Amino acid sequence: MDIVYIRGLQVDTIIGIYDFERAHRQTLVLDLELGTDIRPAAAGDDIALTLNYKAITETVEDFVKRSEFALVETLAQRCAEMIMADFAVPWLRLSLSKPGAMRQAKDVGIIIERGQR
Ligand SMILES: Nc1nc2c(c(=O)[nH]1)N=C([C@H](O)[C@@H](O)CO)CN2
Repeated sequence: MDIVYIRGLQVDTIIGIYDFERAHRQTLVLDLELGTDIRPAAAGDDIALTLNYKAITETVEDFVKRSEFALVETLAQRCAEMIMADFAVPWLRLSLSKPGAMRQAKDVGIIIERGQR
């Protein structure tokens, strides 16, 4: 399986379980690995035959910006479902970081894998 990836996608959104977190946007950072077969696109040199990372970046950015979940788990799961359905992705790994959440830690977050490789 080949992978199209998006790293370090920063999006400001409402996220968190505490009242103070509901009052202002926080920056999240997403890394995505998307399973695909790049050979048809390479053979035809055709963007229509691959996962367009521009289209996926813009769609994910818009989805995350509009969201207002409490947990990073919920946001990650919904993002994964949306990407797999809208872009016919059979497998993905999604890392969702909330860098400002814990002053003791550089970064916290989750990593999920969904689908079949
Ligand atoms: N597993 C999780 N733990 C925590 C989350 C979360 O979304 N998933 N969220 C919080 C708070 O919102 C945090 O970001 C600020 O203290 C705490 N733990």
